[in-house]
Amino acid sequence: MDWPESPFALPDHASGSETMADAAREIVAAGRRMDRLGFLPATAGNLSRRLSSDRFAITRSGGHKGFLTEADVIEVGLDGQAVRAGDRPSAETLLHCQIYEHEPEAQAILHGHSLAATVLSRFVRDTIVLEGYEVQKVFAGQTTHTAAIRVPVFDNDQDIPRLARNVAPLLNDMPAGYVIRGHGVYVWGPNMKSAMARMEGLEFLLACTLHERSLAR
Ligand SMILES: CSC[C@@H](O)[C@@H](O)C(=O)COP(=O)(O)O
Ligand SMILES: [Zn+2]
Repeated sequence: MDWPESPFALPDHASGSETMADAAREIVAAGRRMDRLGFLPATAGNLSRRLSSDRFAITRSGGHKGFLTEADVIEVGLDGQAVRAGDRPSAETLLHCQIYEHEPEAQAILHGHSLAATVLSRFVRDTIVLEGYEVQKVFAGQTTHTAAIRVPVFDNDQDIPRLARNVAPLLNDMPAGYVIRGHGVYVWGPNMKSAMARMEGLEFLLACTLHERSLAR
């Protein structure tokens, strides 16, 4: 399956009863689109789709996420363990577990390494404020460009359980997902197309903010 001309033409699978085959097709298509948009250099990024209340589908660790096949998507439990022995899920699976556990409405999670997120996050303390842009309205509950949307920035950490512990206290208040410093973004949504809209919106706004800062120097 290729991503349709418009991601908004994707079906709205909002329930938690996605089949593994459908989830894998969505993940492959989303990976291709994120790659086309420049969010998945080398082997960066990971993508997942909830299957049920206690299982989700996620990309295998390693490999280029823009060239996924359905065999590159595997099933894991909410504890992050692969259902099939020998399958090696993403090194950042625990961050997906955390979001699915904390956000019952999350059905799809996308992680990318864009240039804008990677660079901008190295020049802020703990928050990127998005303000003054029409595209802010892509985020749930946002109705005006005049609002200030706060995107938390967490220090990068190769110890993923420790990184997850740092993310935890702020998970309740993340209208636009979060950023890991010098690394990339995590976004989620009630279906794959909403997660992708959030990804594109956040990345566009991070790129705008980075450009704005460069012009102001
Ligand atoms: C190019 S290294 C990137 C990885 O360290 C990691 O951050 C990443 O996004 C992909 O890891 P993966 O284990 O393939 O899901
Ligand atoms: Zn990463």
